[in-house]
Amino acid sequence: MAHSPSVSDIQILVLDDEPDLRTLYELTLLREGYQVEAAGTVQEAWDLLNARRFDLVITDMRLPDGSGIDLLKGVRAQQRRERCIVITAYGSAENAVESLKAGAFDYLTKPVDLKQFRAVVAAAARGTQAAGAGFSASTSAPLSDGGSGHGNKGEQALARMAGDSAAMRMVRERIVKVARSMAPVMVRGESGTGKELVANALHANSHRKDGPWIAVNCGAIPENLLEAEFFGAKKGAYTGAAQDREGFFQAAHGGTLFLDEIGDLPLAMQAKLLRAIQERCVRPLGGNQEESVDVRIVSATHKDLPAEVAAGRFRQDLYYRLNVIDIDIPPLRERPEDLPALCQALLGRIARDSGQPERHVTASTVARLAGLSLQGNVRELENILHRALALSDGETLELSDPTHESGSASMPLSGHVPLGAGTPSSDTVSTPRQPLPGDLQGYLDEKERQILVRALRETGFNRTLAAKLLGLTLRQIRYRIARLKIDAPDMQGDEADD
Ligand SMILES: Nc1ncnc2c1ncn2[C@@H]1O[C@H](COP(=O)(O)OP(=O)(O)OP(=O)(O)O)[C@@H](O)[C@H]1O
Repeated sequence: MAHSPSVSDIQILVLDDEPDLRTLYELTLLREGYQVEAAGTVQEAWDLLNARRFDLVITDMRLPDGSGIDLLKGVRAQQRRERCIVITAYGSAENAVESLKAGAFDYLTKPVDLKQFRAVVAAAARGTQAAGAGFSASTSAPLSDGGSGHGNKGEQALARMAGDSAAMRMVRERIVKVARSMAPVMVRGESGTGKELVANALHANSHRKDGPWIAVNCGAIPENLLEAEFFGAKKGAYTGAAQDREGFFQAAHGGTLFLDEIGDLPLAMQAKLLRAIQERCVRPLGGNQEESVDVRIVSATHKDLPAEVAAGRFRQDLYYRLNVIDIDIPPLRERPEDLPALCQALLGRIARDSGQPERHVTASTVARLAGLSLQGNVRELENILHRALALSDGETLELSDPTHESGSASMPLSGHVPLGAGTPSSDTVSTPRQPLPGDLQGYLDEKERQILVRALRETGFNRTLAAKLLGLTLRQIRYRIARLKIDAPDMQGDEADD
């Protein structure tokens, strides 16, 4: 599906000290139609680079007079336009990660698979062509400002992230620094800390900002649909596939694919995802042709992935692929100084969305909020404010002491107005004085939420047990938890899958 580039203008420099390998790479590239020069030492490579410009440099890691990383750093330091692909020894994941951090477009592991080699080179070449002449093909971090082409979208996305704590300032700086790299980013943080906002700001500050932004909650897709959802499906590939449909990868072509809750992907799907990322192509379910795709992957998780790797639940090779650059968002309780700005931003948003006048938070309200544990982080804060706004009138927003459970794990603070006045919380619907719900779906969602929260509480937030109690499978309950955006303290019972 990707347009095939006209390759004859692409100039590639190959650097390897082993003559056989050098020749193999050279021939492979010449056969594809590229223009190729080869060098056997770092010095020879610099002689060629100083004499002219290339589009791509493909370099071995270990060379007689230096390392591929040094060459890469030199190219970046001089702000040259060449994109670099580094070839690393088998098993040296650190080198691979280091090269991506230093600004490599991608890496290949020895023994080099020629199919993969061609795919990575094609992807790198595509990028240089799309960017056109004069494009500084910097896949590296340095970014002074957005430049004329990176103005508003990026800044707006950053501005959506309220909070001026040192931690949030660092998060914003890091986003700007790494946004323009091609390197995969993993955003880590507890549920509700704003991982999706961060991922979206990365997209909005990248060269891909005008391309698609596709956000996927990996934990919410039924396992039997994962492959079709990710890679697409041809008509008739499965019951109900009445026509060809594209997957997330195709939909994100030229843009960013955000894989939320990546730690929830089953192992079988992890293997397929790794292959798609490495080979930069996908095969739709029921199809017999591969489609090349150009996506930047940003993933997120609230899980401790190294521990998942150690426990054999997450593939180490995929972890290294995804976790080249990380951004950590601290939980809200560690940055209480963000509360005033967050409250104001969230209240403004809620008021705008619901067409209500904007309210102001008082210092005492902020102090009371700061006293809550806010396990569900910003999302929990948002829920509390939402509810308080719905239940109070007047210009300021006051929260009263929590007197009883609000019925949501995300809302420990219920306010003093009876719950039935805002959101049906019990069987109030059958009471004659209560109006029928004006929004049946919202009402049912609230009911479902209450039942799920109760089951989760009664099982110590063990999803497997809660699912059993309710006659659901683990996947079903996870789907419902994600759909209703229920936040809860670290949930367990997630190890088994069905
Ligand atoms: N710094 C912030 N400023 C304003 N709103 C925020 C901020 N952080 C989070 N939010 C809001 O809080 C809610 C939760 O954020 P988001 O969905 O990005 O969290 P998350 O970490 O991806 O959650 P999960 O792990 O549950 O998917 C969203 O409505 C988001 O807009």
